[in-house]
Amino acid sequence: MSNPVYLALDMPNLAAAKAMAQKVKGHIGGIKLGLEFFCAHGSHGVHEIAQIGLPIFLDLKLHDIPNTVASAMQAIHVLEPAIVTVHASGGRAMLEDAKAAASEHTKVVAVTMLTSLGERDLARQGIGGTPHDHVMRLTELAHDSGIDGIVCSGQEVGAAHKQWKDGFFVVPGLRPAGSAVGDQKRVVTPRKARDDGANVLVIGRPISRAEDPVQAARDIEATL
Ligand SMILES: O=c1ccn([C@@H]2O[C@H](COP(=O)(O)O)[C@@H](O)[C@H]2O)c(=O)[nH]1
Repeated sequence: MSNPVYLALDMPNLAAAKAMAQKVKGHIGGIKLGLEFFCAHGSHGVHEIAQIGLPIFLDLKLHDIPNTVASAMQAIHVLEPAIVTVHASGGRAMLEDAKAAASEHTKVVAVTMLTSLGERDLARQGIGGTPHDHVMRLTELAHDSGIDGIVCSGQEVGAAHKQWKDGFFVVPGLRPAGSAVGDQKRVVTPRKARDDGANVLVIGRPISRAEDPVQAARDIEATL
């Protein structure tokens, strides 16, 4: 089985990001580039990181009207990402059009509820129920729209997997036992997420901010 860990390269310096990816590349399965990286380095930065030879996950979390999201999807064909994110709350038409516009080699996955949010945050947004309820509602929407899968926390991935057997599940908010949680609220260990059905484990700071990132990546790999 290939390594499910995608390293989140959340750093503004391109040379530092490239050096980090080079260092740990033997212990990860892919690289996740998000807003911080894309706003700073754009397509050029993505091409630079792609030279390392690992699959690229573009975590752009697109969220706009269907026509705009579809146009953005077309614009990133040239970057050949393995995975791209959109927000499930953009609605069914947006999800359908995002999938239709994506390259056939790209998996389109919908962010259900950010792992940095908890039940009180939902209530403040006027959304009733638990994170579990909310993630399940958006999982159904994502499934019905014909996209490839969802992003959810490891606390919901088991239930989401039962609801959508052949879905593709991306799980961030992962913390090896004893590591700092930071701004994440719904966390589990990488092993638990994998056991519950995650296809991709997104891990950033527990590797990139570790004293020894290679050892941290190795330690996580050993738990899987
Ligand atoms: O719900 C979500 C969606 C995306 N992310 C992204 O994953 C990484 C997590 O980084 P850590 O340092 O391991 O916390 C980060 O790039 C987020 O943008 C998420 O955390 N939660």
